[in-house]
Amino acid sequence: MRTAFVVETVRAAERELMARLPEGALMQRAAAGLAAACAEFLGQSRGKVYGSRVVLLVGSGDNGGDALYAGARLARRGAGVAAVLLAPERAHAGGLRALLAAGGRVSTAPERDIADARLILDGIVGIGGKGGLRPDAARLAALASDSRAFVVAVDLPSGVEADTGEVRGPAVRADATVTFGTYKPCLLVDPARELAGAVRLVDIGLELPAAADLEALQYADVAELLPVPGAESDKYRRGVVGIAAGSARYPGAAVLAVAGALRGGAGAVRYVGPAADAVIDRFPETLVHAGPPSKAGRVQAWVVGPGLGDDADRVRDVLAADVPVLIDADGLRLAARATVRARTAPTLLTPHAGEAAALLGADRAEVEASRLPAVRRLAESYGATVLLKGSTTLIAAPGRVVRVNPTGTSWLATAGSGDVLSGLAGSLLAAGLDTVDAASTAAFLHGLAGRLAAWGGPIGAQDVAEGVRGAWREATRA
Ligand SMILES: NC(=O)C1=CN([C@@H]2O[C@H](COP(=O)(O)OP(=O)(O)OC[C@H]3O[C@@H](n4cnc5c(N)ncnc54)[C@H](OP(=O)(O)O)[C@@H]3O)[C@@H](O)[C@H]2O)[C@@H](O)CC1
Ligand SMILES: Nc1ncnc2c1ncn2[C@@H]1O[C@H](COP(=O)(O)OP(=O)(O)O)[C@@H](O)[C@H]1O
Ligand SMILES: [K+]
Repeated sequence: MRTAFVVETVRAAERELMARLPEGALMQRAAAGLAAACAEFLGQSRGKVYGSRVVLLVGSGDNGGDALYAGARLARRGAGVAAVLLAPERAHAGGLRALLAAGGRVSTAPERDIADARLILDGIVGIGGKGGLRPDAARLAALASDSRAFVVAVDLPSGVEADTGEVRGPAVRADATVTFGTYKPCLLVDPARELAGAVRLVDIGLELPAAADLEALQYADVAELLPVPGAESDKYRRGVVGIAAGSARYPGAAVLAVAGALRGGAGAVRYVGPAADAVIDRFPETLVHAGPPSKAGRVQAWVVGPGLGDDADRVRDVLAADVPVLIDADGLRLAARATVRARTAPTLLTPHAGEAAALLGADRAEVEASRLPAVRRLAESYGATVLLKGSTTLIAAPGRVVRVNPTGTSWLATAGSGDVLSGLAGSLLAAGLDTVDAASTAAFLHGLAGRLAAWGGPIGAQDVAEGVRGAWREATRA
C-alpha cells in the first residue's frame, strides 16, 4: 500500500526524529536525495551535471534550505548554480554559505538565469506554505513553469495545498517532484497531482503512524484482494451480481454494465430491466428477468442506475434488498438520502463530479477543485462508501482511510466507461469484497484496462471492458 500523510503528522514525525539526530542531519539527508535525483534528471536529458546551468528558487524557509544544500552538491560536481533569493536576508544561512563555498552564486538577473537554465529547483515553499503564493513568489513560479528548463519541485510544487491537493492560485508546474519522508496528499490528488509531474520519494528515516491519511492500492494489494475460484467453487459460491440498468432509450448502458460485471469475478450475472434482448444478444451467458428485481432470484450484490432513466420503482426495489448495493448514474438521482442511510446492508455510490455536485448542492467545478473534502463529505452525509470518479478517483467511507486510485488514463473519459466500472465493482461486491475494497480494486483494474486498451490512442467503453481480463492478469502476475 502506498500511503500519504498530512502536514501535521509529518511535522510530528519530524520533531521526534530531529530530537534524536545531530542538528541539520535531516536536511542533509533530504538535500543528498534531492541532489542525486537532480543529477539523474540531468543525465536523462542526455546531459551531465558538469557544466549544466541550474537555478534555485529559494524561499525563506527550510524548503529553500533544501534547495541551497542540494545546489551546493551540484555545484561541487561542476554545475553552474545560481540562487534566486526571495528574501535575501532570510534565506537559510547555512545553505547559502554551503552554496557559495561550493562555487555557486546569488543571481542578480533572475529572468535571464531562469531563461538560460537547464534545471530549476523550486524551493519557494514546501509544507510550510500558507494560502496562495504571494505576488513575488507567484511571479517566480510562473517564470519557472513557462521556462524550457526541467523543473524539480522540492517536497511539493509551491502553491498547492499539501493536505488536500487543491490549487487556489498560481503554483509551480513541475516535471518532477522529490518529496521527503512520505507522500503528501497533494502528490496523489488532482488538481495538484498534475502539477507535481513524476514523484520520487526520498527516505529520510521518518517513522509514521500505522493509519495513513490517504492510501493507494499497489499491484500486490490488488492481487491479494481479487477473488480466485477455489477447487470447490460453483457459480453461487463465486457470487451472483444483479444488474438493474438500462432503459428503452439507453439499452447500451445495460450491455456495458453487464460487460463489466462478467469480467469482475462473480459466478453469474443477472440482468433485470427492459434491455434484456440487447444484453442477451451480446452476452448470452447473462440470466435475464423481466419482473421486479426482488423477484429475480438469488443475488449477492446489486448494481442499480446506469441508463435507468426515471424508473424509480426499480431503484426502490433494489434498495430494499438486504445485500450490498452499488448506486450509479440515474440511480443516484432517484435514491433518497434517508433511504440509503437507513439501509443495514452496505451501499456504494459511484458519482462523477457532476453527480457528486448535485448530491452535495455544490458546483461541479467546486467538487473538481476540492475532491478530497467533497468525497469525505458525501460519504458522511450518506453514511455510505463513495467512489468519486474523474481524473483522480477517490474512495471514501465513514471511519475508513480514503483511498486514491493510482491507475487510469484520461482516455477513459469516454461515454459508457463508467457503466463498465459499476458492473465490475458490483461483481467484486458479489464475490464478497467489502465496499471499499470492491470499489478501489475495480477502479484499479478499470484504470489499468483503460491504459492497456488505449496504448496511447482513443478507446470506447467496450474496449475498456475487454481490457479488464488483461489488467487482472497483469495485477495478479506482479
Ligand atoms: N518535514 C521534514 O521532515 C523535513 C522537512 N524538510 C524541508 O522543510 C520544509 C518545510 O520547511 P519550513 O517549515 O521552514 O516551511 P517552508 O515550506 O519552507 O515554508 C515557509 C516559508 O515560506 C514562506 N511562505 C509561507 N507561505 C507563503 C506563501 N503563500 N507565499 C510565499 N511565501 C510563503 C514563509 O514566509 P513567512 O510567512 O515566514 O514570511 C516561510 O519563510 C519541507 O517542505 C521540506 O522541504 C527537510 O529539510 C528535512 C525534513
Ligand atoms: N480525465 C480523466 N482521467 C482519468 N479518468 C477519467 C477522466 N475522466 C473520466 N475518467 C474515468 O472515466 C469513467 C467515466 O465514467 P462516467 O463519468 O460515469 O461516464 P459514463 O456515464 O459515460 O459511463 C470513470 O471511471 C472516470 O473515473
Ligand atoms: K517547493
